Amino acid sequence: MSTSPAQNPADIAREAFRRLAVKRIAPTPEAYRTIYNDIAGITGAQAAPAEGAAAELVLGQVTTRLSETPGEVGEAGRRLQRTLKARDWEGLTRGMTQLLDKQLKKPGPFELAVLADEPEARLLRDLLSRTLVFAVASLLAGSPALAGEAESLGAAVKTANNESALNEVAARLKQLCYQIEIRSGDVAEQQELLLRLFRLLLENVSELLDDDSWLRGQVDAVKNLIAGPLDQRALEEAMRSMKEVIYKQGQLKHSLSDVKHTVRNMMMTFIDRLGSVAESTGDFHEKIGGYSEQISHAANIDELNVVLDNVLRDTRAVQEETLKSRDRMVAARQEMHDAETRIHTLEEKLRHLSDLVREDQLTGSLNRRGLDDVFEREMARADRRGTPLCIAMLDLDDFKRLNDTYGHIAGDSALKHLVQIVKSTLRSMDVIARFGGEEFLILLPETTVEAASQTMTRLQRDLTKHFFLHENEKLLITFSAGVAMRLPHEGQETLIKRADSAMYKAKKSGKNRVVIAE
Ligand SMILES: Nc1nc2c(ncn2[C@@H]2O[C@H](COP(=O)(O)OP(=O)(O)OP(=O)(O)O)[C@@H](O)[C@H]2O)c(=O)[nH]1
Repeated sequence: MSTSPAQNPADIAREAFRRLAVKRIAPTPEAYRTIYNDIAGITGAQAAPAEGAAAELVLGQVTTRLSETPGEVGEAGRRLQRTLKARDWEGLTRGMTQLLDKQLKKPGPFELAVLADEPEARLLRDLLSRTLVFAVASLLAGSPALAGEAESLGAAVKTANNESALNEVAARLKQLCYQIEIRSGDVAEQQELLLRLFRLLLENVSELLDDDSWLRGQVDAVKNLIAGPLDQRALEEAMRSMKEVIYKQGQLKHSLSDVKHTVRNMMMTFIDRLGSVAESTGDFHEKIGGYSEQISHAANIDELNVVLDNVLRDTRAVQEETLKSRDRMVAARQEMHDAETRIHTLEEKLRHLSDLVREDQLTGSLNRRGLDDVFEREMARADRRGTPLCIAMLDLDDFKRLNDTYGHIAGDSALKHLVQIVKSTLRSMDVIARFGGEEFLILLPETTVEAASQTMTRLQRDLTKHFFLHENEKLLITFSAGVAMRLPHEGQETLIKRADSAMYKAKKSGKNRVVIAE
């Protein structure tokens, strides 16, 4: 400490007492005066003879101040006050030494704060209490016992302002943490088991499908989704795709049972008809055999006439039966034809259904319907979380020329190639949808417009690196893009319009570039 004479007398007095205590000197007025003068830089000549009394006065002020302090220090101050009154200098020395010893142990700032019930301590306790009552308890909603303990601990923390109460809270907190650790292990294990079960189910569904079934693609997509790191988005996506699979399977089962029914009916009818033809021709053969016998034994023309009449009648009957059978056969063929047409219509319907689902059959990107779903979901998420949402409108450059030069099939493959590169370059949360013929729309959630623009430029670079191969010829495909960030509460239509005009500007200004929408 500085001993400058300009120091405040109260500070000098406090320092004098500290030194008396540290050096364990009895705080007699003489000793106090010597040290006081020493600190204040007062030489012998300057020291006033009445300073003994002044020192006592200062001692009185200090002990009074101490006695007014709350807690332990206040109590010690009151004891010192009494000792001073009794002019028990030794007692005063002991008391002050003890007090200083205790204070000089220098407890940590938190301990000090807790003991003195400082605002910082209250704030910390309040924060811990809120964390336990609001955050931890609500995270433990699935375990009412643990949630209850978190709430009760939260309340206990608020009132724990001495060491033993804090120790008790600490022990309970440790126990709670341990229980939470065990529980989260259980939850993770349960999740893993459920996922395994889901994978098994998917394997099973795959086994039942033909190799060329369009359902196989859907099932594979779900498998891929749950193979990666799981997040809410991936699970939602998997659920949606599974729903489609279930819906389509239902349709397929229905049409298949219809077809089976028709074919069974036709087989039955056919066998019936065959049976009756065989029956009537069999009878006829037998009868003809009998008539030839009668003819060989006929005695006169009259007898022959009777036999001939019978032959004619029976032949007519067989002829009629044959004609009827022919009619029935024609009807059966018509039924067969109708069934075929029905199967055809059902197949058409199924194709239409797959058009209605969210995937574009050629490229495997989403179709317009799928895009609408994702748009709705991402806009709601962006509003809820206050995160930016960007879109990019892509249009392949000079695609007509590619089609005209290399053919439509090459054009189709180029579209598939683009989607493949987009899917491998962008994050799993980004979504690509086919917007029109060679136009695609990419949704970039939680992305600023600068980042979205950079992403599109990176995609353009990647597209030049991974060129498109057509019959071993490397073809360079490029695109122009317009990027737009959704304004607060902006609708899908206007957002797309802005991205589209930006893309148009990119085309106008030379193609193979990215323009940010106004
Ligand atoms: N192969 C194939 N071509 C398609 C498909 N959908 C649209 N197209 C063709 O894409 C071409 C688009 O031509 P334009 O609109 O003139 O555009 P562009 O030739 O790319 O010219 P810019 O956009 O100005 O660079 C047309 O020839 C369409 O027939 C598709 O599914 N497959």
